[in-house]
Amino acid sequence: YLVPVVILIVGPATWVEKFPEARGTRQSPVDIVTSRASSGGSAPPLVWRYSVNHPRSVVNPGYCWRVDENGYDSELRGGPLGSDVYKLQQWHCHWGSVNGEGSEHTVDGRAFSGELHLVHWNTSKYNSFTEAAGQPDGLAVLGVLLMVGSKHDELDKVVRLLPYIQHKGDKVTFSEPLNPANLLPKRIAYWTYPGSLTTPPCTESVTWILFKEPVQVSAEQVRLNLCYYVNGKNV
Ligand SMILES: NS(=O)(=O)c1cc(F)cc(F)c1
Ligand SMILES: [Zn+2]
Repeated sequence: YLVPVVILIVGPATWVEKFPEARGTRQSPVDIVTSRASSGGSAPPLVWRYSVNHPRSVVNPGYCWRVDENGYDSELRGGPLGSDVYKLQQWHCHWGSVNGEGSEHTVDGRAFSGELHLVHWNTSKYNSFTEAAGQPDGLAVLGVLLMVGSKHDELDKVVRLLPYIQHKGDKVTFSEPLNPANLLPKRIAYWTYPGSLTTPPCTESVTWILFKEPVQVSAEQVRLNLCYYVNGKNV
């Protein structure tokens, strides 16, 4: 008596069918093998400036949450970005279904509880985020590894709004001053590599800049994200 086995493959294994880019040569995320990282040499310093007092929207895109900058001014330049200036478009997070396994990048095989992505696009060369997202030098994403520790006050300005965007497509706008620079670690040492969007369409248009130092968030902040994420209310 053969039990019919249905193997439902949803996720990276099927992305290749719909998104040919996922078969590419510079796919993200990756495991950072620290012993194989070369030193930065004479790269110029990475410089950023964000506006603080403007209305932002927290959106439930169907996975985790996303904060849209609504076109307000900002700048990211230097480091591996050559002479181009990039602008913050949105920032979002990735949390796992189990604490401690939520990050996308791993470091020497180790995963972290979550990972914050600040997504910037190249305003020196392109006229819109959408256009830049299709170009090999179009996007620059700052990656921040999250670990459980003390409460993160700046991030809490978003976490406390999650109960109001429980379903996919929900959006809430807030004007409380918030400085995205406060989401970054104190030490700004980073790894960088040419990669891709980590979710479909997996376009190979991202210069990844992953900070070495994790940022601490409280267990309650992880739980709020997990319950928000795991209850499936947002998918
Ligand atoms: N997770 S990620 O930062 O690579 C990313 C950014 C983006 F703007 C769109 C995506 F689909 C994925
Ligand atoms: Zn991301």
